[in-house]
Amino acid sequence: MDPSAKVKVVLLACGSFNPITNMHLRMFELARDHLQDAGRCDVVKGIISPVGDAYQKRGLLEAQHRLKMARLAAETSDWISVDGWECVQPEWVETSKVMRHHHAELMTSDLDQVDAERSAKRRKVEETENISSFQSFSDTSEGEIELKLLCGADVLESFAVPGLWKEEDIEEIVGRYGLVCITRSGSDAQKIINQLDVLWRNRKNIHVVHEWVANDISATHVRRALRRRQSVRYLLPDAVMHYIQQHELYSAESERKNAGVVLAPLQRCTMTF
Ligand SMILES: Nc1ncnc2c1ncn2[C@@H]1O[C@H](COP(=O)(O)OP(=O)(O)OP(=O)(O)O)[C@@H](O)[C@H]1O
Ligand SMILES: NC(=O)c1ccc[n+]([C@@H]2O[C@H](COP(=O)(O)O)[C@@H](O)[C@H]2O)c1
Repeated sequence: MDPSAKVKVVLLACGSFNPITNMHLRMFELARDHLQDAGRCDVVKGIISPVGDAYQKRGLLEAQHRLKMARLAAETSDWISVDGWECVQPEWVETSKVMRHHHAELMTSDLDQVDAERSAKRRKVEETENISSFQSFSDTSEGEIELKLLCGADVLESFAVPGLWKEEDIEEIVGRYGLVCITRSGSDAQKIINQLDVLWRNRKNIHVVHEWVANDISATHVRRALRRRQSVRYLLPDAVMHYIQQHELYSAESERKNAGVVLAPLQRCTMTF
């Protein structure tokens, strides 16, 4: 292989996406800029993977709606797509296993296929926006492909919550694959990397990306505003907002869903001891 070849990176974001917001999409853009800035890699694809219903988080809307909203949101991007594998699994799947699944998929699907998908998406967006700037992966030199988990600093902090993540899973995520973490108000990414040995050992595989625009958009805030019939315009893509209105999603009742139920990872942890 050409030693100057760039590594091709695929970013995977796992979460509830309940609902997807503009900040979720922005995370991908921030991560791509950061990784490409050093010039050693080419971020070729972003994947959004909504968690399945069996995660049992309070207020978690049915996967079919979250998936649909994520797909509507991703239509505005030529490189981010949505994958429904995780959310159709009958049981909750550990994030390390979700990564294993996508890694295996990437290893078997050749890069030309990833390229063809991106080209098709790019053309669709260009048709809508009436622009032309198409460049294929094949225009860049050949390189290996890496999968990295993309998350906000709150997820990094959650690694320290007793019983929520197994140490070997964190080791696999950061050691084998790698992590890109976007700073988020209220969470201190560097502090947690310093505190957890498993993160400190693998710190070279953790990219902390600073979001300089103070941004508190969260799905919780969006759901609260919707319950109060306040505007959520510009917090999420218009198509997602219209879908929510059309299906009358997010009410006081939907927020009570799974109330009192122990989150799946914590249940699993109790079972293994
Ligand atoms: N404002 C934000 N800044 C940085 N990361 C974010 C932000 N909002 C969401 N994320 C990240 O997006 C991923 C998916 O998040 P998730 O669907 O849980 O959204 P959320 O807004 O945190 O949800 P909720 O408010 O329901 O807990 C997570 O890695 C989360 O850290
Ligand atoms: N042990 C684990 O693998 C583990 C534990 C907790 C959350 N998660 C994942 O992190 C994401 C968190 O999403 P929320 O921030 O919406 O709760 C979900 O995709 C969930 O599956 C994984």
